[in-house]
Amino acid sequence: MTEVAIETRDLGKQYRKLWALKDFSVSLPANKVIALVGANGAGKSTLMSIAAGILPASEGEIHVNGRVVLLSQEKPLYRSFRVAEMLAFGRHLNRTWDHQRALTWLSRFDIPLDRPCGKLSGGQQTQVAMAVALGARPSVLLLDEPLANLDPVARRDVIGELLAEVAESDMTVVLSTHVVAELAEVGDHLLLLSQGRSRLDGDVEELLAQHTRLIGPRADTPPIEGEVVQTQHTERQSTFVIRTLLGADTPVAEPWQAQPVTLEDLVLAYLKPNRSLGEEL
Ligand SMILES: Nc1ncnc2c1ncn2[C@@H]1O[C@H](COP(=O)(O)OP(=O)(O)OP(=O)(O)O)[C@@H](O)[C@H]1O
Repeated sequence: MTEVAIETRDLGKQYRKLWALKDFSVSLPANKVIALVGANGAGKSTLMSIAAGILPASEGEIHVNGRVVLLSQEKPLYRSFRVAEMLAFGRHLNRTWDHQRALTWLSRFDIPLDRPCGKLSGGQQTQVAMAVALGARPSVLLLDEPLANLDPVARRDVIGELLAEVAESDMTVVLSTHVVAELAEVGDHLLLLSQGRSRLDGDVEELLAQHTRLIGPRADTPPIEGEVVQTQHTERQSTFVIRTLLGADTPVAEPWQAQPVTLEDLVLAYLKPNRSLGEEL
């Protein structure tokens, strides 16, 4: 059986009248990279903050297996500390500190150890914060969009190195991201939030196998049964993204065609269920 990194049951978080999370029950597998996606305000940061223990839930339960470290866009660095001092501080705070792991991360990205953190670029500060987070040897590393200020090449490198860290250790990474185009490289597991609820949750390969795009003559409903995730019409043609057991292997009658979907298609279909043709996403 797959080990579980984070389990929630009927989790809810209320800010005054607004439920930022509601009836939220998921079981996220350990030793995977979990991509957490959702529109602005969907509840991603709220979920991570509760998982990290810095925000109390209003109702329900959450269980995180092992030590958890949360890294958000606000880097927990002291501007006057040199990078080496920042690592020493991390070592001081963590009994299980892995100094070599932190140093290796910094050397991979050529971060000067003697430079004060405040004099580093935003991207370099991200790397220091990552090194401190990894040095703490988390079982679950929660990354709440900390990569946003990295250039595309650095992002790709960081994600590649993180995947290697996950492969070499038993760490689980939960990465929230708005960069849908990069998802295919990131996740083993996808969790898509919509208005505080879990809308889609599963192994990426399995989810892709369960969805298909159907293209055919203009119609109000698709030619086969399944959950309609996205509908798109032109004057003469209709396109549906649907969820069925057989996905793109589902037989469809001519002139309809069934096509597989990419992970990017899939996420956009859930984020934007009714899409007009030519509309910017
Ligand atoms: N401290 C707070 N007080 C009141 N409402 C809050 C607070 N923090 C978040 N919210 C609200 O809770 C909802 C979920 O917010 P959250 O930050 O978890 O979303 P998110 O998915 O991380 O969004 P984004 O992608 O924009 O970072 C939003 O409607 C937000 O306005």
